Amino acid sequence: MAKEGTAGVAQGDHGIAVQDRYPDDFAWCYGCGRLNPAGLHLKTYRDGEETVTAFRPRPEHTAIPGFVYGGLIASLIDCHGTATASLALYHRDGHRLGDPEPVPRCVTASLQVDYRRPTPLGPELVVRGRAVEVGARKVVVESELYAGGTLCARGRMVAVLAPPSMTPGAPPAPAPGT
Ligand SMILES: CCCCCCCCCCCC(=O)SCCNC(=O)CCNC(=O)[C@H](O)C(C)(C)COP(=O)(O)OP(=O)(O)OC[C@H]1O[C@@H](n2cnc3c(N)ncnc32)[C@H](O)[C@@H]1OP(=O)(O)O
Repeated sequence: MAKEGTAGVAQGDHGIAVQDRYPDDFAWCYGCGRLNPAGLHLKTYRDGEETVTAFRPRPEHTAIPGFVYGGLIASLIDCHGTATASLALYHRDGHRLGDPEPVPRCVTASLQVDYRRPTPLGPELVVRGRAVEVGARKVVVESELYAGGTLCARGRMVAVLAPPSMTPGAPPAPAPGT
């Protein structure tokens, strides 16, 4: 049974976050890397057929006084989206969070954010997402960001399984078109 996290966010899979199960080499992302001491440490949980995360912006995340900087909103949608995509590939391959196999790492190929309303600085922000297309390496994720229950932004992204060339120490990938 899911337990409740911050803002009543249900944490399925025994409270294990997707980001807790990335391999160490892929756990340094500013938005969601658990090993980045200066990062935002976003955590994505399964909640039924969806995923959910919560984050409370700090005063330095101001756009204009009282409202959240849009780049932060994009970061939350971005990192929650890549985690949602990674979880979709993990599930497709027959795994569940808690299995010993690490969760595969997806990176952002494209990201669209629609800012529907100004996002107030103060309440915890909640992002809910879902994989709407799951291919061999490509996953399309849709998501919504809420502040105090009000929809403030929508996201749509294409995430792609990180190629071997992104592993630290790997030889550089050839430039596109070469
Ligand atoms: C130190 C390590 C850190 C790595 C870990 C970093 C984790 C950070 C996570 C947080 C999010 C980020 O900030 S990530 C950082 C920002 N993103 C990046 O730097 C990524 C830069 N781009 C790339 O490296 C590349 O373009 C990739 C990996 C995304 C895709 O290249 P590829 O591996 O050669 O794959 P490719 O064959 O081109 O595409 C695979 C499938 O995705 C589709 N696809 C590809 N790009 C797009 C696109 N822009 N829009 C729509 N669809 C696309 C293709 O049509 C294809 O679909 P189909 O034919 O299969 O249907």
